[in-house]
Amino acid sequence: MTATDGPGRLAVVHPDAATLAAATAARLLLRLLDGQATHRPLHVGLTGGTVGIRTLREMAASPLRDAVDWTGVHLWWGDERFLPSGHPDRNETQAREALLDALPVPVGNVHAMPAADAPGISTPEDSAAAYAAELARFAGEAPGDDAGPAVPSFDVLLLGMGPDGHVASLFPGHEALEVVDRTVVGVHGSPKPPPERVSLTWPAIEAAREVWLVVAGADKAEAAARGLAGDDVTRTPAAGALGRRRTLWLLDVQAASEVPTADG
Ligand SMILES: O=C(O)[C@H](O)[C@@H](O)[C@H](O)[C@H](O)COP(=O)(O)O
Repeated sequence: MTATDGPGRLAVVHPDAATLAAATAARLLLRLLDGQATHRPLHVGLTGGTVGIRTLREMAASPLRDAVDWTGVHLWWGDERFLPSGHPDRNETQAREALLDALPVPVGNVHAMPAADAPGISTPEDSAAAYAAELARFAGEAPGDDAGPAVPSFDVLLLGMGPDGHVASLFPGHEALEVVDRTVVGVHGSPKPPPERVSLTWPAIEAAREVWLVVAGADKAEAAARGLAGDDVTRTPAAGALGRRRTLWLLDVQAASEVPTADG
């Protein structure tokens, strides 16, 4: 495992995707344990995608999971596919199956983005507006929250990254990248199916104390190198994923293969 530094970004490289998921799971569980020693509740943003869900499975399998007081943890999502409740492709469905169903986390602490068949929801914009209101209900709750956007300060926001450098459902060249007057946006025409999604916007992402990007696979190498180098966000959205206190890139060797290492 090697570490490299970018401007305000720390990259930690793991031998393979399995080790990356296991290490990220342990890192997050320990981060929750440490965080609960200083403040409650904690707010964590989850991500979809293969590595994101694999990380949740590793959390479910870890003995550390039972050391966390889940009554003091609120779980959110960085994005969601705009599909009916329970649809197997929803990030929420996959997260519940991978981890949440095994945790004693109170129902009210799990904040899913409203599904396409939820009452009063007809469009991704409806879901985005409802989620923004839910986030606002918890804004300023954690100590140290500044007067930023109406969201809780995520202690950790997990993000996956696509081969095109997208994070959450903010895709290269997409108009959602320009939305800064809202914390959640409806997305249409997503190049990654399904086409309709709901995503946090930059103000919500940037309010996070820590942003962790969890990225594996050779197909991500070019975008990871651009993201870590601080590329133009329109071309490589991952470059804009910065936490207020810490930005961690957690990679496997394949995804890091084009990233300059600390020793050159
Ligand atoms: O809803 C989604 O699809 C995810 O939130 C998305 O942002 C994902 O994290 C990346 O596309 C990486 O996905 P993979 O890890 O499967 O490549």
